[in-house]
Amino acid sequence: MTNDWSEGLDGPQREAVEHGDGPLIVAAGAGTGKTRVLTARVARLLDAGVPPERILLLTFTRRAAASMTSRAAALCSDPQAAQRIAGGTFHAVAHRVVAEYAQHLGLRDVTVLDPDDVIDLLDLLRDEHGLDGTQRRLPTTRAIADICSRAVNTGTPARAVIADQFGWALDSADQIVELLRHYAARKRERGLLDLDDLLVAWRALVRDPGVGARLRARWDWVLVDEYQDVNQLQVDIVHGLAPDGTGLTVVGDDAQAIYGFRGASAGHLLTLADSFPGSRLVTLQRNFRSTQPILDLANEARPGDLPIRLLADRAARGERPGLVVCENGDDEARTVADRILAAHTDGLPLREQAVLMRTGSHSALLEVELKVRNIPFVKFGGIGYLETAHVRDLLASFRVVLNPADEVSWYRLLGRHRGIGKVHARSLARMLADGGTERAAEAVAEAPARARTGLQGTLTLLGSVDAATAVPAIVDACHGAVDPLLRQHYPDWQRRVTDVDGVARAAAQHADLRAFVGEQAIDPVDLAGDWAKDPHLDEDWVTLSTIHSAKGLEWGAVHLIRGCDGALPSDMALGSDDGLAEEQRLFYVALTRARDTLDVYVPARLPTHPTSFNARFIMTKPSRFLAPEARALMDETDTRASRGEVPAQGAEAPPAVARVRLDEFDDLFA
Ligand SMILES: Nc1ncnc2c1ncn2[C@@H]1O[C@H](COP(=O)(O)OP(=O)(O)OP(=O)(O)O)[C@@H](O)[C@H]1O
Repeated sequence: MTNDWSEGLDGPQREAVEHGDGPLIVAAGAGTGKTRVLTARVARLLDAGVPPERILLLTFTRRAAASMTSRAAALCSDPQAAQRIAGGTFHAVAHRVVAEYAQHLGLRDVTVLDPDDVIDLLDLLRDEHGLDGTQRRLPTTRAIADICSRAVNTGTPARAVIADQFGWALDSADQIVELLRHYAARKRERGLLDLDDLLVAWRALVRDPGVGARLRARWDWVLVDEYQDVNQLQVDIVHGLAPDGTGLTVVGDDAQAIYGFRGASAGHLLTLADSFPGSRLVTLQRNFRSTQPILDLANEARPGDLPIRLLADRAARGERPGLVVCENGDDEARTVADRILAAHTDGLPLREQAVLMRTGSHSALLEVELKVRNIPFVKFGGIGYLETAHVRDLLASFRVVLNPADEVSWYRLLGRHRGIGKVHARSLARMLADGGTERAAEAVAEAPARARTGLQGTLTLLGSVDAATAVPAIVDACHGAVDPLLRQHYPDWQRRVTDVDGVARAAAQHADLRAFVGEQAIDPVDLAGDWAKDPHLDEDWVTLSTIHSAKGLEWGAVHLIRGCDGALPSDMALGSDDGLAEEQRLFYVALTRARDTLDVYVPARLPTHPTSFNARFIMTKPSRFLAPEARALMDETDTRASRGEVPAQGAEAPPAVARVRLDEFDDLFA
C-alpha cells in the first residue's frame, strides 16, 4: 500500500522515514529533503497509530514548526491529529514546560525577558557595581549581556569568556562577574527568566528525578530539526529526554551551521553517533531543489566535515550561476531591480524571487530603488528591537499587569513618560515592582512635578485591571495607558500606530495573555513579519532577507547582493578562523536557496560605512569564497562593460555617458 507520506521518496529518504525506534541521524546536504523526511516520518508515526501528543517536534523557528505541522497534516490520513503534536522552537517548548512546572522551580510566575529587557535589567543594576563613569573604557551593557549568554550557552565560567573573547574588558572582570551574580539573583527574586534561563530551567527539570521521569514518559518520539545549530544546553535537553536514543530522530547539515555566535556547534551533529552506538546514520545527497550548475558551485563552496556532494534530481541542465560586477551600491541596486523586472516579464512571479544579504543594512539602496519603481517587497530578518520598540512598550504594560514584580517592564514604561529620566525611572520601578499600583500615589508624589499628571493617568488605568481580569479588558486598559505615552515619545508615531493597534487586537483574541506575551519575547523576529500589514500589496512581492532568515527556504531566482569581501565574509568575522568558517557556511546556505537561477552581485566600490553620508569609498574584491575554481563555474558579467565603462585596472575612469545632465546653466553664458 502506498501512503501519501511515502509518495515520491527516494531510497535513502524512505529508509529514514520507515526506520524503527532506534536513534536515527539524518545527515544531509542542502535541498535533499531533510524537512520532507521529518514531516513524512511524523505522518508515518501518526498513521501507525501513535497518539499525536506523544510526538515532540523541535525546530529553530516558529515558522518552521508551523509549516512542518501543516505539511505532516497534509500527508497523513487524519489531518486533525497532526495539529495536536507537541511542536515548536526549543524556547517555546521550554516556556510551556517551565510554566507547567513553575512551582518545582520555586517560581510563582514566569515572565520571559527578551534580549532588550535583559539590557534594561543590567542597566538598572550596573551602577551599583562601579560600572558607570568615564574614567576608563567600560564594557557596554550589550557586551555584558553577551558575556553572560556565552557563558550560559557554552557552560564556560564568565571569567574565562571574558579572558578568551573580551580581553579588553579584563580590568573590569570582577565587577562584571559581580553584576552578573546580582542579575541572576534579581531575576530569581522577581520570577524573570531570560531566553537562556528557559533552556537552563528546562534542562534542570529534565534532570530532576521526579519531573524528568514525567517528561520522558510524556514523549515517546523526539524529532529535532537543524541539529547542527544546537548548543550544549539543547544537547543536554535532548539527551535527557531520550537517554538511550530510543525514539530520537535528528536531522542536520554541518555545512549549514550558522549559529556559532550563540554557542551552537555542528560538532554535536558529528559526534551524536558516538553517544548512541546503535544509531542509524542516513546520508542524503540527492538534491531535489536546484539545477546541477547551481549545485556544482555549491559543492565547490561547501565547507564542513561531512563528505557530501550534491547531485541534482532534476533532468534539465539549467543556467550557470552569474557573477555580476557592478560599479557601486547604487548600480547594484539598479541592476538587481532590472533583473527582477526582466525575470518577471519572462513569467517568473515576484514571489519566486529573493534578494539575500549578509546583513539587513545591505539592502538600503535597493529598498529605495524598489520603492521608486513600485516593486512591492517584504523584508525578513535583521529587524532590530529598536524598530519594534513601540510593540514592546505595549507588551511591557501587559507584563506589569500580569506580574507587578516585573521591575524591567516598569522601568521601560516609566521611561516613556515625559519628564522621567533614568534615575527616577530606576527608583520608581523598584517601588512599583515591590508594591504594584497600590503604591501609585506614593510613586506619583515622588515623580518629577511635570511627569505627575501623565504618570497618574498611566497608573490609574493599569491599576483598574489585574491578572484575573478578562483578557480583552486588560488589553483595553493597557492600550489606553500606553497610547498617549507613545504618541509623545515617538516622533514617527504615525508609522507605528498600526503595529500597536494590531498587537492589541491579536492579544485581545488570545485566551491566555501570559502565553501570548511569552511567545512574543521568544520569537521577536517573526513578530514584525506576522504583524506587518500586507506589503503594499498587490498579491505579488519580492522577498528581501538576511541569509539567517532565509534558512530552510527556497526561491526560483536568488539574487545574492554584496558578494564581496568585507560584506560576505563580514569584516567583523575576519579576526578568527571560527568566524570565517561560519561566514563560509552562510555563503553556502545562500547559494543553496536557489532553484533555477542564482546571481551573485559584487559592487566594485563601496563606502566604508553602509549608511553614513560622510563615508569614504574603497575598492572591493569578490568574496574570497569564490575561489578561481568556483568562478570557473559561473558566467561573469560587468555592468560597466555593457555600457562601455570598464575602468582601466585600478583607475577610476569617468562613465562614458552621464546619466544626469549638468548643462542646464550653460544657457546663462550663451
Ligand atoms: N523525494 C522527493 N521528490 C521530489 N521533491 C522532493 C523530494 N524530497 C524533497 N523534495 C523537494 O525538494 C526541496 C527541498 O526539500 P527540503 O526543504 O525538505 O530539503 P532540506 O534538506 O530541508 O533543505 P535545506 O537544508 O536546504 O533547507 C523541496 O522543494 C521539496 O519539496
